Order: sequence, then structure tokens, then C-alpha cells
Amino acid sequence: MAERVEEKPWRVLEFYSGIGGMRYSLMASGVVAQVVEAFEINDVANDVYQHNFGHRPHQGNIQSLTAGDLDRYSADAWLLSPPCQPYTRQVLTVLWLGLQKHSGDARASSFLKILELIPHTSTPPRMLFVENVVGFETSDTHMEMIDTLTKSDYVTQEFILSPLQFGVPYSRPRYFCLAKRKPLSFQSPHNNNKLLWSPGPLYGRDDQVEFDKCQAEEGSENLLQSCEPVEKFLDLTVVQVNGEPSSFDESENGSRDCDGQEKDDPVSESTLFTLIDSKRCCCFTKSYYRYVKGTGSLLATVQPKVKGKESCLKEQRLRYFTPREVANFHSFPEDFEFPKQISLRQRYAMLGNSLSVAVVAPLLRYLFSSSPVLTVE
Ligand SMILES: C[S@@+](CC[C@H](N)C(=O)[O-])C[C@H]1O[C@@H](n2cnc3c(N)ncnc32)[C@H](O)[C@@H]1O
Repeated sequence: MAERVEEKPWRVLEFYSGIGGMRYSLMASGVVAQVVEAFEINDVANDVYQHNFGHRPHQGNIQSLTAGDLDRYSADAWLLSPPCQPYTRQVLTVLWLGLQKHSGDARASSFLKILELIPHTSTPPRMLFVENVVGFETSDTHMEMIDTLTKSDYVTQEFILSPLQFGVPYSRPRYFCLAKRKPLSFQSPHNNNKLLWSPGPLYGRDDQVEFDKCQAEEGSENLLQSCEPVEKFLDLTVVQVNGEPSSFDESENGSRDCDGQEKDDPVSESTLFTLIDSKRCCCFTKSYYRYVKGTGSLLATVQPKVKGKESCLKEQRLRYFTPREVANFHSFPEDFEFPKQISLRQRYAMLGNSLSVAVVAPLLRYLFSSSPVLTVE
């Protein structure tokens, strides 16, 4: 790991720490680093974080932090996963209707505020890492972020990557911004100021890094072949019994009857049933288990009798993935657990807000890795 004369761990601040996906990623990256403080407003998330890491994050609104507060930590790197709602599709629809959102949304303001503090700190962080939803890269918050970083002497490389590109049968494309303060630079400086859709640069490869979205999606179909089967991510202790909390209640959600009668079927439109031996499941959102449509896959535990023939939902014995299984798709370590008092809905909500360790760990390794000597561009 570069630019360290002495072998001291990098000092890291984790903003919007949630249940600690970023900290798990840092641990999995192999970077010698120490999280010197985490910041999070939600006390339930802080219970989970404390349970697993033995440290309770600083509880409060990130917006109220000052440059002086941050200076006290002498941090080398800031890791940030701000709330994503301002940039999601629903909000974009509102935008289309003419209502100003994005950075005007209160949820974006703590993020912009923290970035604005950078030039006012006595030792600005040498590295920054930002995670968010796809769509962020076209938002005005993104524009303001890049503007602030550029003015504060950072070079950036941006990525849109999904766990599918790392062998995990889970579709969760996310936006990432990696920033280094000059004179630090990236291992592949020719990728500066680019949005990259391939993990190639993380491994010293420069193959097809700048596809457009369609090419990336086509590519991901091929990637499925190299993914592990969904079965490997299942909690084998789960017994499928009708009426169990995680089983899917057709009567509430609408389905096709076993006698072939069409019922109102809100499920099949947008929810992918993941067969036990398949190689893909959809992104779990924080509303998984609360709503069915578009919030994540359901698991079909029984193969259809005739392959290719549509079978009724009941026959397929659908169930929700358990929180442990969602954590597995997020590549959380085996010893991650929720404290007993956390409800099922809260578990799904916090996991839905979290991130893929399989994706973030190699990005962090790349961010912290040694850089060539900076040349004037
Ligand atoms: C997208 S989630 C990040 C989750 C985290 N990376 C994880 O692995 O669980 C955003 C988090 O920021 C927290 N948050 C939102 N606004 C905040 C603010 N103004 N100050 C502190 N925390 C905030 C939310 O409670 C939520 O846990």
C-alpha cells in the first residue's frame, strides 16, 4: 500500500455507517486500516453495528459536524454511503413532473455539507470513497460533488459495478466514486475522470472499461455463466413450511391459481422468481418483505414439474430469502448477526440499505493501492 513511509494503519472515517457494510469491505480488502470513527443517525442501525464491531458509532446528524470536529480524527480517508432516495427512479419521475429534487432534497444536503467542509479542514483526507445508486451520476448532487473535489485538488475515477461481475449471482449495480488528493494518483491514471463499467482496472486490466449501459447489461448475461449458483447462498437450516414468516402469502399478494385461472398477478410482472439452482437474483431493497413488487427476488424452492412450463406459485413453494441469505448475497462474513431484539422488517430494511462487500472490497484495495509518480497532465 502506497505513500506510507511507516507501516501505520490508514486512519479512516466511515460516514452513514448503517450496519457496517463499508467496514466489512475495508476488512475484506486487506488494506491496513483502522476505522477511527463511524457516523450514523439511526439508533437501531447503531445497535447492530455495536453488536458486531464492539463500537457504537457517533450518533447524530452528519450535517451538524464541523471542520474542527473532523480535524480531531486526522483521518487519511473518508468512506461515505449517503442515503440514496433523492436519486432513485421514483424521485426522477417527480423531477420529470417539474418538482426540483436531487440536491434540493434534504437527504442530499448532509452529503453536500460534509464535502463542503473539506477545504476548511486543516488536513483534508487523502482519499475519498462514495457509494450510491445508479442515477446518482446524472444528478446535480453529483455535479456539485465533482466540482468540490476538483477544486480541492482531487482526481477521480468512477465505476458502475454489480456483484454479478465478481462471481456473486446477485444483480445490484451501484455507482462508486474513488477520489485521491494530489500528489496521490491512481494506478491507471489514464482512467481519471472516466465512468467505468468494468472491474478490469482494479486488476490492472484495461479491457472494455467504457461500455455503454446496454453493452454492460449484455456482458452481465455472459457473466452469469461464471457466477456461483444461488443454492450456495442459501441458509440450509431454513425449513419451508406453509405459514412460516418467510413464506410468501399468495392470498395477500395475488397469483395464478393452480387450476390455471389468472388472478390479479402483481408479482410476476416485476419480481423474479429465483429457482434454487439458478444463477441470479434481483436487488433486495429496504422494502423487501414489506412489499413484493420490485423489492427483490422470491425463492422458488421446488422446480416446475415440466421444465419451461409455467407452474403455479403454490407448486413452486415460494418463500422470501431470509435476512441471513440476503447478508450472504451481500457477501457479509459468516459471523455477522443481528441482535435478537431487531425485528424481521428492520433486518430487511437495513440490509436493503447496505452494500456488496464483494464489490466494495476490491474497489477499496484499488483506492488504497500504490500509485505511479504523478506527472503533469
Ligand atoms: C445508504 S445507507 C448506508 C448503509 C451502510 N453503508 C451499511 O452498510 O449499512 C444510508 C445511512 O445513512 C443514515 N443517514 C441518513 N442521513 C443521515 C444523516 N444526516 N446523518 C447521519 N446518518 C444519516 C441512514 O440512517 C442510513 O443508515
